[in-house]
Amino acid sequence: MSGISRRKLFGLGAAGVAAAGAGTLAVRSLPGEDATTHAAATSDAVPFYGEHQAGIVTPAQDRLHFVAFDVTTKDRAELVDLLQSWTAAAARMTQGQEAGAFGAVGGVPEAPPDDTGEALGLPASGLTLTIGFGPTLFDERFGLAGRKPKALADLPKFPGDALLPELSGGDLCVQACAHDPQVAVHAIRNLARIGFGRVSVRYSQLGFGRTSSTSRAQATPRNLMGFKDGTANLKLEDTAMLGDHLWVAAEDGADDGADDGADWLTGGSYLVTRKIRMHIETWDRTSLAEQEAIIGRTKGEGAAHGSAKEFDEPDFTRKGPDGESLIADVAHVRLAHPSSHGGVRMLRRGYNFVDGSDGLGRLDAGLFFISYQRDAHRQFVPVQLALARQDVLNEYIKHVSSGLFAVPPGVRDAGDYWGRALFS
Ligand SMILES: C=CC1=C(C)c2cc3[nH]c(cc4nc(cc5[nH]c(cc1n2)c(C)c5CCC(=O)O)C(CCC(=O)O)=C4C)c(C)c3C=C
Ligand SMILES: [Fe+2]
Repeated sequence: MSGISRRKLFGLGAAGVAAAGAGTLAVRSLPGEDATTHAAATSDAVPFYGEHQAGIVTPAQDRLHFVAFDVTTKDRAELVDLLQSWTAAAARMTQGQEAGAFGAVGGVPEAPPDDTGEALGLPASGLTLTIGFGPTLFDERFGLAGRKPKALADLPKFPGDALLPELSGGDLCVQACAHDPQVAVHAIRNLARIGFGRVSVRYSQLGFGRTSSTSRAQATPRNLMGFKDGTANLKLEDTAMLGDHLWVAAEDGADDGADDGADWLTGGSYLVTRKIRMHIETWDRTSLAEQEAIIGRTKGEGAAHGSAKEFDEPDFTRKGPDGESLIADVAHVRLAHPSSHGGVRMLRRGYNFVDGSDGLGRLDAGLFFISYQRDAHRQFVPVQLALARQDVLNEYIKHVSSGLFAVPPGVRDAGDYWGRALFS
């Protein structure tokens, strides 16, 4: 820990810290349900069609398979055809069906099957498939440069970033979330199979143990540092705030710089991914008091220092008997809190990962951070800048991958496809 941050943190004082002390197989959508309606049982299907894509405010499922693709074709018509084929397969797979009409064993023996088969017999498992378009998709290849939203400008480089280019960026991404890892992997594998010759996988990431709750009906899960993560998240029940902070709004023609010709994104959002490696072994040798001071919340209850319960609003003005703030100036929750950034919020939807070990006796583990917001440059960037500059947590983490994607609105019906408004 650096001198300055340790001083600020330990200004908190130990006394201050202590004082703070069975569903069915393939369930089809019912009338009135859309992609913002949610599965009741973990085996059920989440509706695919709707105003917004599923997989954003959908209560976070247990498992993730995230993939970024490079588009290898230079032909716009081939790209559109791919998006149409992917949409049809996604509509089927999210409802617990095989990727294609013939399936793993129903086609002619001479041809490769139109489903790979490893999800045969498995229910829909809450599968959602959410697509995003990266900044590089809007280069000269597909005639999309004039339709690139201003807010899809590259993220800045943050202090301490150790990004690996081969694990960052991508023309397209698909986030697959499900309660069964085999179902999530099957979905991404089949999209990659369908895309053969038109896209290639740039990188992919498996995740387990969601690190955020996105609904008040969900208990707050824990990240690999052992802390409840997602307490102060935006939740699907916060309908008014979702309009303010999550969904891209229709252009209103006002001369306020907000309209940028990207009307195709109305009802969509922006997705940020950051693969954050944790130095878990160092964290595990850190005292409980120091861990709690770094986060600004207790490890057991998840309450902000000075508060009793997890969902009590943090009081950043409270001081301990030593006159120091109970929540340190450099505590993670103070630096990330909306009150430190003019009220901006984001919807976090990340997952734990363990990619084996690193050959040096350490776990290759951490957080695959995912956030959705209306404008990443106004929401994610200021928060991450503050964290990158001051967060004491930085001594235990390293950002190794980054992505920014425009997430189009939902697919309305079987005649629609992912990104139609962008290409028409
Ligand atoms: C730039 C955005 C954020 C990154 C990157 C980030 C990394 C990160 N966070 C934790 C653990 C916790 N974060 C918590 C709260 C929290 N974090 C962010 C943003 C980023 N975190 C926000 C906006 C908030 C909410 C702040 C608030 O409104 O109070 C918490 C506390 C519980 C909670 O509210 O979720 C924990 C714990 C880790 C370990 C991590 C990188 C590995
Ligand atoms: Fe955080």
